[in-house]
Amino acid sequence: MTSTEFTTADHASAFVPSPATPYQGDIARYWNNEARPVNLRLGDVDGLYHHHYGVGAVDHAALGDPQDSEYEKKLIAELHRLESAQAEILLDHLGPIGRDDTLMDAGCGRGGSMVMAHQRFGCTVEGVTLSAKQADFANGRAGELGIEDHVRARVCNMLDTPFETGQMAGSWNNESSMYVDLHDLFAEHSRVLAVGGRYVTITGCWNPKYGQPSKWVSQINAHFECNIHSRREYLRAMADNRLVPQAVIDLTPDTLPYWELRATSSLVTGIEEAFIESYKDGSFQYVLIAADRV
Ligand SMILES: C[S@@+](CC[C@H](N)C(=O)[O-])C[C@H]1O[C@@H](n2cnc3c(N)ncnc32)[C@H](O)[C@@H]1O
Ligand SMILES: CC(C)=CCC/C(C)=C/COP(=O)(O)OP(=O)(O)O
Ligand SMILES: [Mg+2]
Repeated sequence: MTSTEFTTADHASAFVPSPATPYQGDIARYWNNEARPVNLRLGDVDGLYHHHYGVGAVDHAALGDPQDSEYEKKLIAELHRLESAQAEILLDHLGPIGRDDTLMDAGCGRGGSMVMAHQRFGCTVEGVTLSAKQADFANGRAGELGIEDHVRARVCNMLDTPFETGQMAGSWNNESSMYVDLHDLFAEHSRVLAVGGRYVTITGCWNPKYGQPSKWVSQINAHFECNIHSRREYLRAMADNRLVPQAVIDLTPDTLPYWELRATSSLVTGIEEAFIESYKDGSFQYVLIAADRV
């Protein structure tokens, strides 16, 4: 399996809506141009392409001896395993989802989480991304897997989706909520979710206990052209939009091993220090929030 640029007759970029703001145009361009080896080489391991980070303990036995000629390959497989484990944890918090249900992936990237959700629940998954290239890629993978009737990505603003009110049994943001206003975001999730539906996010947020965004948080914002919110903002914006948290889990200790391992790999991008230092000084947290639409 290798990463391919997909061209399909029915591809998502056939109709690309104008970005709602100049910022969204910049973000669309950013993800259309993104081709970092740390994402493509990890995705090539099993065809699940993620743009999020990993959680869980490193399996040092599986990695073996760093002097071994196969070590780098094993390191890439291990980082990928931890990223897929992160998506499994997100899906665990969606609750019972049936084959006839539909889920929304807000900011779906290349679609790895969507494929995993369909494989787990047998349900339909609708993804939205600002990037035509990502949507084409995700739809190409769904086609290769023969699940294109259940997994679909489209170029669309997650703050203004074409889905019907109450259509979704569940929805999520996997590391994509730092690109939007949280009140606008949760208003749209609240609209598309059925009453009793479940919303889940895994995100990085700055910690109000630190005071203000630290220099490391500012560095992460500049690196990705995003705007990391505080933990307090998430909870306030959910409360204002009929989303009642059922679980708030601090995944910071669980994501540090991923970063420390990644920092030793040949695929480093230069942002590793900012994540490691901000998680360690307490200014930044990696959290999962699961909320019920009431
Ligand atoms: C870091 S990637 C995460 C991708 C995916 N959730 C994953 O876990 O692999 C951020 C994603 O958010 C999307 N995004 C950012 N702002 C958006 C918006 N306003 N509407 C739709 N997608 C958006 C980007 O296009 C990109 O796909
Ligand atoms: C937790 C936070 C603040 C995330 C910011 C959003 C983001 C860019 C996530 C990872 O994308 P990626 O997988 O494309 O990044 P990388 O190339 O660093 O692996
Ligand atoms: Mg990545």
